[in-house]
Amino acid sequence: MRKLILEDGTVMNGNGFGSERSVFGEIVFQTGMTGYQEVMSDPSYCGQIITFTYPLIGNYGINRDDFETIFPSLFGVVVKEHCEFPSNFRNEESMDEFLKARDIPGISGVDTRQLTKIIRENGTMKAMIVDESFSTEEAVKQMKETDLPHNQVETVSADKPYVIPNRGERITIVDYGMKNGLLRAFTERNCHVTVVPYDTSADEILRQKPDGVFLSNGPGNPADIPEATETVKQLIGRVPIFGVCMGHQIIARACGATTHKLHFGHRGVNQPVFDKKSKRTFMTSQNHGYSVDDNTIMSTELEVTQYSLNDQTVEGLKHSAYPVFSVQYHPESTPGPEDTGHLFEEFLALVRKEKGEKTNV
Ligand SMILES: NC(=O)CC[C@H](N)C(=O)O
Repeated sequence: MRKLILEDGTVMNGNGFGSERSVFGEIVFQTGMTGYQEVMSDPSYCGQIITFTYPLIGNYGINRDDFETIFPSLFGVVVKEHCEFPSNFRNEESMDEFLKARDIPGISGVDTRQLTKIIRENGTMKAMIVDESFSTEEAVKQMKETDLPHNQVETVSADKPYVIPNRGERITIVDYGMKNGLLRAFTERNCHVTVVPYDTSADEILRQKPDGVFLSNGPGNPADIPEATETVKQLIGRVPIFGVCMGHQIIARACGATTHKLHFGHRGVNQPVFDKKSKRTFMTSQNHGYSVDDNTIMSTELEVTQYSLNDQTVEGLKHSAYPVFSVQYHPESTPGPEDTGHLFEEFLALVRKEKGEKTNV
């Protein structure tokens, strides 16, 4: 038997699976009914313990194709029930085997519905998965005294630049903790992709003569990587830029807006987003705990293009003078609906237009 202890003193008992390690992280909830493999391997969850709200997780197993990164960086998993005997033609191993191999602890048999209600009311908070014998008072004391990690981007960003050659547009991706799905979105459109670490300078990025720069997703607080904001500040107006999730937050900060932490974040695959121009609603895949402050956009050169229909927070931004735009969600849709994949086409059209204008001069 193991137990999940929250910072507010809540204790929930369950059975351990995956690694037998104790763990300390930030507890969040994810509402997707499917896509657990992509979620568990998304580097944006680095430092977090994920509660899956769907009651049965793992029924189609873990396959070799759907990883968003090879080495997952989430800290723990909480489920009502995990499937021990998955069934699917692509199944390679069970969730238990996968989590054991990657040394990530899980706890099952938890009333995830009640737990989600607690997180919704009290907000995301620190939590521990420990053995039953571990003192609750001691765990709460330790959690109160210990800060959550602040170096997640550094942990998951590429160490060195690398190139995936092709004949199409030259796109440089700044890697804050990129998901493979994003890489796929560019390679399947024949782009020549250069991936650079999060702290690469603007001069170095421009030396590669990119046709466009893409700013990836990534874990943690955008305020923890001021160097990335500085770089983007210098890139705006010199090259077309598209940012998603962390990239979106960094563009906002680079233009003078601020970001704040949401009470419990958006994590799921059916998050409705309203597009102001087309007056259409898109279903989107999301995973974020921070958000751009709407009231700080007015004093920048940005405009809000899209917002969340759940809580009216900013979901899309566009620069009024330069080819720069961003969304808070995941248009590569792994996992999730494919409503917004066209944004990659829009970015590449913008890139081609800029290139055309430049070569015509
Ligand atoms: N998926 C992301 O890139 C998330 C961005 C940021 N880490 C947040 O939680 O808001």
